Amino acid sequence: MKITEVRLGKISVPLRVPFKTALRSVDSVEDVVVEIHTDTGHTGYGEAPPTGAITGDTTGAIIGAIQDHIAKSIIGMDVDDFEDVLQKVQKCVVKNSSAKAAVDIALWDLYGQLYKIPVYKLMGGARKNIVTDITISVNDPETMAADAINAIQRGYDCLKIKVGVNPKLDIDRLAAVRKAVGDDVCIRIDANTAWEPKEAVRILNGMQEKGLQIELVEQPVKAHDLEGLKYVTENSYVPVLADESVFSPEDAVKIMQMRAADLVNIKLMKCGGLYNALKIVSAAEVYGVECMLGCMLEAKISVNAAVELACAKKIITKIDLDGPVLCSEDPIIGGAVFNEKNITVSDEPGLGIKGIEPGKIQYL
Ligand SMILES: C[C@H](N)C(=O)N[C@@H](CCC(=O)O)C(=O)O
Ligand SMILES: [Mg+2]
Repeated sequence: MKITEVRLGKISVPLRVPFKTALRSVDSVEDVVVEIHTDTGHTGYGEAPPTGAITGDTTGAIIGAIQDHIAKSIIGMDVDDFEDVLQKVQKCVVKNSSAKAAVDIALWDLYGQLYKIPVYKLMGGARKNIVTDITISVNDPETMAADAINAIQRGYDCLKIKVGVNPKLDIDRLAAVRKAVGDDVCIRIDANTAWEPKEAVRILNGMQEKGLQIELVEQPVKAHDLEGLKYVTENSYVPVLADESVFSPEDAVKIMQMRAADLVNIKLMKCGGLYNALKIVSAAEVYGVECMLGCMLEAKISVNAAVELACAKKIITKIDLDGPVLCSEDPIIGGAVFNEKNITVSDEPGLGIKGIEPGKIQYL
């Protein structure tokens, strides 16, 4: 199965409501789609969003990295030389983790098709069903309480609440949400790097002293501030999950060795795809650190790949794969079934993606 062409396109999917975090505010998912074609007539699908505020990757940079470096390096290679092709993707250009992830995902899709096995079974095959949380954007406390009730009415029982814009409001935000949804709903929060370490401890312990039952906090402090992250981990009542601080497997090992966080959030767009995500999973298994499988604002091709990984590995105990359910439509045919919080992985070979709705992709 030789790679003959790497074709790129763009999709744009409106969100149900604007997505607002401490780092950015957007109204739509804008993704680069990758199709890898082979001499056997197979197509592998991949996808990457331009999450510049987190990864530094813009649409133009994703396209440029794939066209100028990655595609040139892998065209002509045989998918059956899988390790060689995957390593070529990682090594042919530095950084550019989203571009690498998009191509890596398409290659796993092809490798699964080659051996007629779903990707989650290739990687471990732990389970077929997972349950995701849903994200509530940061707003004023009343709006967030209303959005939380709406999410509960849609059937979600775990909410990921964004905080960190005007931190003075954060305890009031969580108090309003907890009051609105009651005690049985799981609430996790994500500060997206917004707080200083001492401020984080004050806010988090203030929340727990009010009985708000926060399950975990994601990335309370700046990405590079590992000492600050460790300070929060050691001094707050709320377990800490590292997100923006963990891109590569090396980052994950460092955080685990320092005990700078209690958990890590694996995202394919940060680590460059499934090849490196599996290394983070192995490190987590060795250190006994549970993982979240998360996503950026992405449509279903790349989130589908994350579903495959989450269904393969039991050390992944927290799921934040709500990209597709935040969208107002799903232009992707095939793959995992997203029925609100319940996600069922596809049993088709590879990723099970059949294509993109006609007219929804703009080829380059
Ligand atoms: C979409 C997901 N629930 C999420 O919040 N992901 C990121 C932010 C993604 C983005 O800005 O596109 C996170 O910080 O966990
Ligand atoms: Mg996060």
